[in-house]
Amino acid sequence: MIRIIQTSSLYETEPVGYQEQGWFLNQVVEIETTLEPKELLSFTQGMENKLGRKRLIRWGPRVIDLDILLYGNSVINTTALIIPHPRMYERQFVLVPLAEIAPDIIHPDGSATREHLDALQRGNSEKIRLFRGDNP
Ligand SMILES: Nc1ncnc2c1ncn2[C@@H]1O[C@H](COP(=O)(O)OP(=O)(O)OP(=O)(O)O)[C@@H](O)[C@H]1O
Ligand SMILES: Nc1nc2c(c(=O)[nH]1)N=C(CO)CN2
Repeated sequence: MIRIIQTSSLYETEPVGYQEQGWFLNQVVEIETTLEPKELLSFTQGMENKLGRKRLIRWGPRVIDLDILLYGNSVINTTALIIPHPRMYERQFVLVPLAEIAPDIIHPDGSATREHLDALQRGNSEKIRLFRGDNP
């Protein structure tokens, strides 16, 4: 069972890592699930494959990318799955939408989302803006 609890707005975000591509649309979703972390990863990977995701360039353009950011307060460090997501604290395209739906949740390191975002924004100027669709 996977049930959607909250969805953030969509954000248009400047590509991070590989610049020669268009901007991304990013969103963070809170779900409730009976799936174990590994089962959830199999599910999200199945969805990516179904939607035609092809891995061509690392950090390059893709149809869809579903990452598991957090799983409750769990810390997981296996080869297939690392939680919290290993790069989430460096990415405004993750922390801005996460802060919209869950500013006060405490992460496994003891800090709140808002604190992580403040720390990141002190040094990072990745461009990100609310996506308003085709009809501004
Ligand atoms: N928390 C996680 N969520 C999703 N995948 C993860 C996670 N931790 C480890 N992985 C592993 O990362 C592998 C590569 O994922 P993927 O190809 O989507 O990387 P990417 O999206 O290009 O880059 P990034 O991981 O920086 O977002 C997956 O096969 C998966 O096993
Ligand atoms: N703006 C943006 N840049 C990225 C993104 C992403 O989701 N948004 N994902 C990446 C690999 O996961 C690499 N770079």
